[in-house]
Amino acid sequence: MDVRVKICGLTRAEDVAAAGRAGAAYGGFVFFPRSPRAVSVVAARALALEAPVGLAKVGLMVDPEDALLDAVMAEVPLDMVQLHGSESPERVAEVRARTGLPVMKALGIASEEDVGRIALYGRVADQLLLDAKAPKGAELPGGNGLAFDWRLIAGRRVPVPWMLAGGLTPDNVARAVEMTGARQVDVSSGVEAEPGLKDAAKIEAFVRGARGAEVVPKL
Ligand SMILES: O=C(O)c1ccccc1N[C@@H]1O[C@H](COP(=O)(O)O)[C@@H](O)[C@H]1O
Repeated sequence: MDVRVKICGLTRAEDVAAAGRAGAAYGGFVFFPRSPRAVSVVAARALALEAPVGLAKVGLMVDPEDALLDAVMAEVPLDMVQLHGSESPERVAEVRARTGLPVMKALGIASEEDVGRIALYGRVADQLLLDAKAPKGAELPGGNGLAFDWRLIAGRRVPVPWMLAGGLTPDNVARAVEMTGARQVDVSSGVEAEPGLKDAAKIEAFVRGARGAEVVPKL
């Protein structure tokens, strides 16, 4: 099954190349200074310009102010914006209008109540990213290597294209896809040698694992 993979938190040209070589559909650049995967606008521009054709470039931001959006948009040739903070539906619509790009809104999932927000954000976002909710007091709102209970979303209708994220690894991605029916998956820490540095062999194994899964929800 052709599950599309996003490799997030690319910081080096060799990691961008590895993502492309493995057949990833998306590569993510993190514009969030507290992250070990953060890149400057200048660095992201260089990485994006070297990205292979076919690797869609996603800019991840957390509750960005307009100044950051404008600075990134002026320099980095992106294909999509990922919002990974507590942006309201109205803000998602504003970012979409301001950047002229499709917006993927990340939703932290830990309960039925969180699942209920899928319909709300599905009205304004082009895509949704269903991720584990960060623990209280966590330094980062994502990229923590934590999975959520996939049964919460198994078989649910999501009104726009969506990705599964949170604690995915080469070892569990096939099971995650089979349980949730996800047709797109996103990974960061699960394919790293150390925070901020990807491992080409893990990226390759991850893409292979995702593609080897059968997308039929089993629950
Ligand atoms: O990766 C980060 O550093 C990051 C920082 C701030 C917000 C989101 C971040 N990453 C996103 O979180 C998901 C899950 O990460 P992981 O695979 O569990 O490590 C990742 O796919 C990124 O989109």
